[in-house]
Amino acid sequence: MDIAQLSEALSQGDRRALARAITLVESQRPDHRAEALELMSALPRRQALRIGLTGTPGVGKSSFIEAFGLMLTGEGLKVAVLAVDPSSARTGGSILGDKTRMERLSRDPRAFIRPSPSRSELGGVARRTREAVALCEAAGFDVVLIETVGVGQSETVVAALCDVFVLLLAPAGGDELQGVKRGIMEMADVILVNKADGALRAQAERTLADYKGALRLMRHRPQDPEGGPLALAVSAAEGRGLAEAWEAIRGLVDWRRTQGHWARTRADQARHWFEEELRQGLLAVLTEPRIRARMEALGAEVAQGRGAEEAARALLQEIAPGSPRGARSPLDLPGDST
Ligand SMILES: Nc1nc2c(ncn2[C@@H]2O[C@H](COP(=O)(O)OP(=O)(O)OP(=O)(O)O)[C@@H](O)[C@H]2O)c(=O)[nH]1
Repeated sequence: MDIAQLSEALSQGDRRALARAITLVESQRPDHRAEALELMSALPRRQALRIGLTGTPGVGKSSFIEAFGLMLTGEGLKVAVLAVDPSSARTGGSILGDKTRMERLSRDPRAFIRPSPSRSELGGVARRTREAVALCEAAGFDVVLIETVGVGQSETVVAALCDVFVLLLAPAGGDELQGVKRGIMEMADVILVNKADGALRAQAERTLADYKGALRLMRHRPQDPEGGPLALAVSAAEGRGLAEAWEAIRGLVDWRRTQGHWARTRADQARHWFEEELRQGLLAVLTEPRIRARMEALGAEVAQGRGAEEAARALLQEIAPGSPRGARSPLDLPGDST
């Protein structure tokens, strides 16, 4: 593959080049990985507004993204939509595989929609999504929407990738807070209660009041202006509240930029992903045949009575010479041989 050509086409905003580039970064083949790295370093550095969106199945994520995305493209903005989901989270593999999802947005020339690859694990999902976001930015998109169904750890991955994290909820019956995990509430920058229309409208407003109450009880985060995370009622079906939601997001972003939170968060995220890559790389070393063979051999010795920690340190010395060998930690038990 001609990487220079691909990079050039992509930076001109060519959507087919973008799709090909994402396919390349999704590939597990070592030669593709090398090309992907080459591509990533050849790209122009551009920044989009990255909006993460989470919500349980059925709250109306696709409807919201379609309506919200069309509103943004209507303002002349270029919008990319990426999905993050380990495929096990859904039946039928690919989350956006269903062609009817976001049908109008997918036909919009200012939009780009990329389904989640079928069969993916969270570790791979994180890197693939991070790179796909960077590719969309390089292709000149103004807004990148990253959608997750919020099962398992996927919302943590999305939160560590985006500038603004939106939690989408549906009107709840009674006074229960929909079993939304506290952790997700704490990650949310903006809470939107969808389906505030027709017979559900009053219920949506009550749900909104409940969440506002819950938010007031939460610890103030430094990255939030006075008053904390915003909560609004919207209707994806009728388009109600979408402009207000966009205004809230933009207001938050402007505030964070002037306060320095924006740059700091991006820098922290970059550091986080660097460390994550390092960790993954070290784990990958353990799967190399030579190292596996040494693990087997040392494992057999440990089974025969050799000290587990001492054997592990010996192997670590081989993998990374200079790693702590004799240094005793205060937790070492007396009699431990190091
Ligand atoms: N009344 C009302 N219904 C809505 C609204 N938005 C979505 N729905 C309905 O809610 C259901 C789920 O909508 P989707 O957009 O498919 O929701 P989703 O969260 O993407 O669902 P999954 O694809 O399963 O994750 C559909 O029947 C929609 O028609 C809304 O604003 N008002």
